[in-house]
Amino acid sequence: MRTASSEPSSSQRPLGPAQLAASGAFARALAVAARLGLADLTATQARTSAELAAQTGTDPQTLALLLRTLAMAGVFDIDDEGRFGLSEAYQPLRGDHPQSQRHVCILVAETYDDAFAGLLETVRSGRSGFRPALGTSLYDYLAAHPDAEAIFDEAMAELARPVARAIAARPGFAEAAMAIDIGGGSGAFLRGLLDAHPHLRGICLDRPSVCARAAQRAGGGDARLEFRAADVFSEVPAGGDLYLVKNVLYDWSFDSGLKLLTAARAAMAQTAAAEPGRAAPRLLVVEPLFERETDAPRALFQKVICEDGTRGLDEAQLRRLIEAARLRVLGVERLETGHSVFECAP
Ligand SMILES: C[S@@+](CC[C@H](N)C(=O)[O-])C[C@H]1O[C@@H](n2cnc3c(N)ncnc32)[C@H](O)[C@@H]1O
Repeated sequence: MRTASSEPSSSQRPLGPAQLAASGAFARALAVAARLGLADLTATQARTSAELAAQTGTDPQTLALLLRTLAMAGVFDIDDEGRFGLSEAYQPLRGDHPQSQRHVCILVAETYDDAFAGLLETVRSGRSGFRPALGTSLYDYLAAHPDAEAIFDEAMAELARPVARAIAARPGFAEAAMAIDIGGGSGAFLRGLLDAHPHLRGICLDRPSVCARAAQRAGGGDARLEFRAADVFSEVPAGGDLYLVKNVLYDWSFDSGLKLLTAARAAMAQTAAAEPGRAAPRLLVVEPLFERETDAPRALFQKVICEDGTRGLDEAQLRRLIEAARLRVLGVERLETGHSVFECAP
């Protein structure tokens, strides 16, 4: 028999079936709030729904419902005058927050949620749900939808900045002149390393549309950071002292990961052979590992969104992948961001 002390508090009580079924609507509401910039408008000053409707050019009645819905989820506090202020817990929804997750929220609640229409297919077949839901693979979909791709790149940048700070604090940068980030997105990770190490130059390799947008945003104003379009499964250039692979391998099957690491290894070997006196290049593989039962939602997520055969890697699997590409693991370190860093050499 349950005693009073073992009674779950309301915050521990599981959602009822209909509440859980409605959680997708809350997610979409959050994404709309993020798109409208409601967090930034209410961060320092609480505002009425009418004021916010005027500022965002939205329907006042409907916006009031959206704000109340999100207040129920804890996004906004409502004061005695009925004004909405951004709650403490949701400060990262602001675009200007140092750990902003504004674009992460839009990406997850829009494109990834659209892909979750393929979840039943994934559960039945074990294959990716992205293609059944959206007709193509994630990156081909993004290439065909510039708005979604811009959100994706910004989301990756938001997630990359804290990791860049943690990696930049590691030793080993003084000896490196050129860092090459393989699948580096819009360059936020590399940018963080370059800011911390002013002698360092970088090349960010990614798909053509991503590089074109990132270069355009930089406006040609950064001589130290080059965006270079490349298919990273076969084209990794020589000339780097430090090669980087961050949040990439966990998106792909073993075979695709092997191709990418083999291309990286070839580039490193070519660099070493071209200049025998030069310090051997190093590769840093920086990935979030999947090791606990509570990683199940993330692993399910990977299976739905990413390539067939993706399931999230634990330390032993990632080590096996790296060693299959004939790279040696020199050490493994856990960052406070939850990522693991595998330092590797050919
Ligand atoms: C999950 S994101 C990670 C981005 C970045 N490394 C970070 O951590 O912020 C994976 C990246 O791989 C890039 N990518 C996917 N397929 C690629 C390919 N064939 N060649 C080059 N880049 C690719 C995507 O465009 C995307 O930027």
